[in-house]
Amino acid sequence: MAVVNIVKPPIGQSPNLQGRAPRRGSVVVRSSPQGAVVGNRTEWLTSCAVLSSKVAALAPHSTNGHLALAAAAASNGAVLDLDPVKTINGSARNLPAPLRIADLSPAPMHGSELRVAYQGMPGAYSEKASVKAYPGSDAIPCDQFEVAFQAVENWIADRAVLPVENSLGGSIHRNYDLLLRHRLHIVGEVQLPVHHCLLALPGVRKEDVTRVISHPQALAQCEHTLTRMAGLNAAREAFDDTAGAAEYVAANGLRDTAAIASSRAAELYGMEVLADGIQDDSGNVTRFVMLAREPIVPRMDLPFKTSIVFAHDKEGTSVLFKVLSAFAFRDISLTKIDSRPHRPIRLAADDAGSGTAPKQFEYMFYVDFQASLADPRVQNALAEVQEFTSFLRVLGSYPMDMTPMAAGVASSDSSSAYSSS
Ligand SMILES: O=C(O)C(=O)C[C@]1(C(=O)O)C=C[C@@H](O)C=C1
Repeated sequence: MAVVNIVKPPIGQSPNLQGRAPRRGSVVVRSSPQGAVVGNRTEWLTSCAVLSSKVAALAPHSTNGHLALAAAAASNGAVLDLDPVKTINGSARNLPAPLRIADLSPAPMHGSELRVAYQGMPGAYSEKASVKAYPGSDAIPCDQFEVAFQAVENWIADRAVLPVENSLGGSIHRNYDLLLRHRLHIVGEVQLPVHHCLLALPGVRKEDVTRVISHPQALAQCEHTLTRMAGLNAAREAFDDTAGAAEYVAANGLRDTAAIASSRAAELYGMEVLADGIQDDSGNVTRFVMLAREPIVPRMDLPFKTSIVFAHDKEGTSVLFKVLSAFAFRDISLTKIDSRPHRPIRLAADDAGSGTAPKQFEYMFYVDFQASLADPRVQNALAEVQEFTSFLRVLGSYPMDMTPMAAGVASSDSSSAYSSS
């Protein structure tokens, strides 16, 4: 039986895998203790040169990015790998490296294409969602969710496309927390059928695999299938993103490790598909939201969704019931409700004076409903909600993704029959 060993990497650091080399093509820019690129004006300009050249290098057919990187390196001693062309199993891959926190200083942007930040590496599902949301855009990989938020805030990207929930794994709470901490607006949603494959280096068999690595959501979505898979007896470990896991196995020539990722990741990183369609349910869908610096104008002539977050102080009674009634009485359908602890409140010590006063959590409630902010029913409902709550924020009002899921749902059968080689 497989031993489940999910190790969540500390935020901003590499996952718990030993001997992981820095990614080729990565730029290490001198930074302040806070991680921001600072110093005198020359340093700042140099940092901007590094960033703008890095963004230039992100463009699929960029020709001058490497020269600019070399110039930047010469001027401030930044540690650079001047050979950003990856060679995996003999084939050259020129793939953009994910943005990191240190890359996030403002830089002049060129070109007219929409730049869309996503978390992960090329081949990640988030990249596919970005392309679905904004066909023809420039997808910018970021190494963390927070970097994608900051890329938009700092005008390095125009939009971010980030996962918020999955039909098997549930809410992606990290992004809900970030939505609250940042000031971006939800301007759209996109639902993506997620079809996972088990990938390994060519020639590796399931029996050789002692470890399966992937994004925690992907591991969760394949949990039962992996446990049941004949010939596989492997521990599981969390990685930053699915495609990054595939790249890690390939770049380090690991013959005892498999990755859960997309078939596109297999192609990009020279991996073979050991088993196809290994998600626990064929209707596995992840919902992504599109984020922008400005909200869009809500409309009434299209099916719209609105997302809000609210909190209430502990004095009120039946607050949740009252809030939900504000929508129910106006025939507004809710599509989602979720709660997140906001911060623990220490209550007064009890009469016995034990000194160990219990903590009670304060919650943030996230609600999505099927109506536009332009709808008078919604405005009345929100006015009422405001009376019962101590905090209310509209995260966005945006067109619903109406694309039929059936068209994109994974082709292999749900629970039992993944196809395996
Ligand atoms: O790792 C990736 O490929 C991602 O795009 C992230 C992510 C997620 O965060 O849920 C996106 C879709 C799938 O649900 C699995 C992983």
